[in-house]
Amino acid sequence: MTEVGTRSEEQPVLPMRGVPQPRREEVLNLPRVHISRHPVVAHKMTALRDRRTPPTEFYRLVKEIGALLAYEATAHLSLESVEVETPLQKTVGQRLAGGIGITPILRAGLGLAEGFREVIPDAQVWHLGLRRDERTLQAQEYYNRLPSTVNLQVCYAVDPMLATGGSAIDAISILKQRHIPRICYVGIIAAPYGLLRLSRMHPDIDIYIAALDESLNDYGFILPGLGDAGDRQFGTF
Ligand SMILES: O=P(O)(O)OC[C@H]1O[C@H](OP(=O)(O)OP(=O)(O)O)[C@H](O)[C@@H]1O
Ligand SMILES: O=c1cc[nH]c(=O)[nH]1
Ligand SMILES: [Mg+2]
Repeated sequence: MTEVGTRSEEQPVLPMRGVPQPRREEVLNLPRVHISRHPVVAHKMTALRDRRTPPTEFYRLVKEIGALLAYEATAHLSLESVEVETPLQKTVGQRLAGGIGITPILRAGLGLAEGFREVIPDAQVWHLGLRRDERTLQAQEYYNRLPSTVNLQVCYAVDPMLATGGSAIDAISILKQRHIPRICYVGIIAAPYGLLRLSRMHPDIDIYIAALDESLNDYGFILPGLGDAGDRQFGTF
């Protein structure tokens, strides 16, 4: 009989072994998927991927890429006219019509959310904690501070890594229960497998990413990827 904690129980599981995955070229032109073409994003991505980049710099890069992606993802926000008085005369200006929400998927989404807040400082932040079980790759909800009253034109769910897509799919489903008019997902790196799943499960959302990588390894990590985005931001290796 095998006892709890003996070696056979600690055998590594390989949840993605043998699972068919789409090739990168097959998901390059999915509707409503926006892959950044910004050279500054591409430049920062290289430093982010580098295994020698320490947590403080990694976190700073996630924030900076978050701000650049926020600039791209907010390009189509609705505006309304508003009167403004300059020191010289009255004129008509514009302001964002309705509130903006940011949902960082904890933990790794926190750096991205900070980057978004540099661009939209008065956005509401709705924290959502999801943890991916390493053996099953299923996301488990452990924290939810979504307000019950909603007055937003859009909410951005932000998380650097879209691997199997399980966490993103669940996060969007949870946000949809709040009846927000528009929901977007913003990530840094996506695997073709997770991108296709998210896009099929939630075809009504826009997806913004900085890079589309090659595949998932047997453990469900993105290749070439950057490793564990949560651990690399917060130094918990
Ligand atoms: O697409 P999926 O297969 O669901 O994997 C992606 C999820 O895994 C990571 O979070 P993790 O569970 O490691 O939590 P952390 O942010 O606390 O490190 C990542 O930040 C995503 O939330
Ligand atoms: O490659 C991956 C996959 C999931 N979560 C990460 O942080 N990195
Ligand atoms: Mg993690």
